[in-house]
Amino acid sequence: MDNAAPTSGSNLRPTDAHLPTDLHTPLRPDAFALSEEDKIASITEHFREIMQLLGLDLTDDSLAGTPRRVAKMYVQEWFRGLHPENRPEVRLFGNRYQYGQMLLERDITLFSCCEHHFVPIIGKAHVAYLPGENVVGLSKLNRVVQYYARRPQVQERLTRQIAEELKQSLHTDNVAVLIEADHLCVMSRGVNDTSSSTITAEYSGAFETDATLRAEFLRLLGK
Ligand SMILES: Nc1nc2c(ncn2[C@@H]2O[C@H](COP(=O)(O)OP(=O)(O)OP(=O)(O)O)[C@@H](O)[C@H]2O)c(=O)[nH]1
Ligand SMILES: [Zn+2]
Repeated sequence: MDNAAPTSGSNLRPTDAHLPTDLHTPLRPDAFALSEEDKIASITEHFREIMQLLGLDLTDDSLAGTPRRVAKMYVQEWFRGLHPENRPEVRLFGNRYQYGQMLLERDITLFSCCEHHFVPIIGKAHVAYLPGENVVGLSKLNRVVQYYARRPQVQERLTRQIAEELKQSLHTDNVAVLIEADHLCVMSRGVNDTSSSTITAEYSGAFETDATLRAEFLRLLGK
């Protein structure tokens, strides 16, 4: 990797260049020097080695394909949100119906990965905004959540990345994001607590300054 010649994707705008620096997911400058297929091939070899070090017999026909399965899962599914090409395009429509109240998209399925232990974070994201001149296609809110979730993450940064992306794409500061999630690193190892969960929230614009609006957001969520 260190000596890899930049090939496909080397002229891409870096991931998160549009976000404030403190919200960047830490990436190497050569993050996209390898093509997707070369990355999968290399991760396959490394994962094969991990399995062999664990003592597993990779000639077993159930295990033989696992290294490549894991490599494809990492690059194409779990961590697809690292690649700037997968950033969703958020198209706006004119607010012809003059809808002026909060729009809340609740219970967005959230599947992420703890960057400390590489095990799942599973939960729900709730996002709201106050429409002005424009409204957004609902599914784009889910897509923004998914893009930032599909990376190694900590929940605090994920929450703020989603809020910042929505502020920029919707051209408004009036945005709220609340995430409730279970961390498998807390549930299945270490402290082994299967009942605790983690809630994070980011309020900006009117959601930060107007306590009534924020209370309405939380009331709609049953909080
Ligand atoms: N703030 C924050 N911490 C997280 C998140 N996901 C996991 N962690 C924590 O990251 C910390 C890593 O701490 P370490 O002490 O280095 O790791 P560890 O020895 O495995 O810690 P234990 O989990 O307590 O066994 C743990 O306390 C995790 O619970 C997250 O999204 N946000
Ligand atoms: Zn963890």
